[in-house]
Amino acid sequence: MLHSSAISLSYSRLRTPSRPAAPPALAADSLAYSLLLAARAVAAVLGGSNLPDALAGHAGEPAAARAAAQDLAYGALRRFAQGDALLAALIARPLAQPEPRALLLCALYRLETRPEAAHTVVDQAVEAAGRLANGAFRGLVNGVLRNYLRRRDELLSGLTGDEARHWHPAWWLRRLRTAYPDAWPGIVAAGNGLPPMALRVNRRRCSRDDYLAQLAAAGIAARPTGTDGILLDRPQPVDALPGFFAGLASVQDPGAQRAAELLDVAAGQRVLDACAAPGGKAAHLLERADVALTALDVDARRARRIEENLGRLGLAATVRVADARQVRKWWDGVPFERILADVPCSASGVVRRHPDAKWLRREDDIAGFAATQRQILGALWPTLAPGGKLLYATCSVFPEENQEQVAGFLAAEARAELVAEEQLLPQGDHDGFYYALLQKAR
Ligand SMILES: C[S@@+](CC[C@H](N)C(=O)[O-])C[C@H]1O[C@@H](n2cnc3c(N)ncnc32)[C@H](O)[C@@H]1O
Repeated sequence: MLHSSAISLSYSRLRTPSRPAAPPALAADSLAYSLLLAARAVAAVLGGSNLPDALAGHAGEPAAARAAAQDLAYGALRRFAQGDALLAALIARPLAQPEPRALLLCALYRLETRPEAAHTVVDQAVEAAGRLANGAFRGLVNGVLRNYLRRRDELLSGLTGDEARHWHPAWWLRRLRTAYPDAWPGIVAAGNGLPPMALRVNRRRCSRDDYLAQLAAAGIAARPTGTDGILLDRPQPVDALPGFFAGLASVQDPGAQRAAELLDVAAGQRVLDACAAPGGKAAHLLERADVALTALDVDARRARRIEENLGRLGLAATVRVADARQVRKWWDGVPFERILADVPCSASGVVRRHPDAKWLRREDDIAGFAATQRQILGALWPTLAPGGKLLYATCSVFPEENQEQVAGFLAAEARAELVAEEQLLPQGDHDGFYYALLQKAR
């Protein structure tokens, strides 16, 4: 049993006996510095923040340190339950202090992905620990990581709990097994993997073939996917992408690109994107046809990103900050011919891009999301023109937010017909999305 083999590390025993009162500053290009940044971000997530917000605090840091910290924080959170189980086995008393705990989680992740540099990783983690709590955890960090290296195989093979083995919460795994008795291992494996980087070419500015040629000229290997998409062999910083700031392409998962493909917008239509921020799908709709688009989002800060993204791409929409459910506050009474309802959801289809979501959600959040989704769908339906189409979309794989939601709506709404339905499960090339295209009888 993993826990019975715990080595009792008393942290007072391991505390470094004498430390300089004011340790010299860490070099910004050191692993210790990135570990420290990552630990602070992971600790913030363990305290309830989402990871992008936690990492946004690093805006003033050098780009290389930010990138390294991001990789460490994402990696540590992807396998959080495994790291936590290892710490439970390695430390007799649970470590209550969030930053040292997060530092250990980040260091364990780095040890797994850079085993050849194990001793450097341990030394750098100890250096980083010197900047936390007046260095009180240096000895503990040193002892835990060295013990881990000594006992790695035994510890890893002793991980028997579902969460530690599959890197997902137990309730989440239960739901996946129930909904997908055969496919759940693939969903879990995809969720634990690294996401590919995919682009959407702005067809108003450049053809996909032209853009593929520009990528090839820049030495970036890529292949086409879907109607407007490109998959890169290896992720790139956006400033390495030809013409990115001139609006030639956007970063968007191929699964997300299905939305504009399914909604089949045509020039002249009045179109609503009711949950639009940061504007990825709205931009795709506008790239495909000259529509009059209203883009709503309830979150003012996120709504500003719609304007930024459309501006970069040379596109325009009427952007409004409003709750889609409060129709009287934002609707002028003229029906829409197309509506995209890309509703807030559990994000259970995109955990490889948002590994923090797995640990921030609670099981009863799913019923909460389902209730909000039901309200948004019900509120939007009267704004759809007869003969018009509404695309209900989530980035979830839980049926309660998808098929069950739409089945309930169809049962209650006699004028709604389901004309297309897709459940994309996350896999190599794309994330997990659900789409239901509903048409209103004339
Ligand atoms: C899945 S995201 C949308 C992603 C976006 N369609 C895209 O492709 O870039 C869901 C969005 O719904 C917004 N939202 C949540 N509740 C809302 C509501 N009641 N009314 C309008 N927007 C809402 C959130 O702020 C969030 O930006």
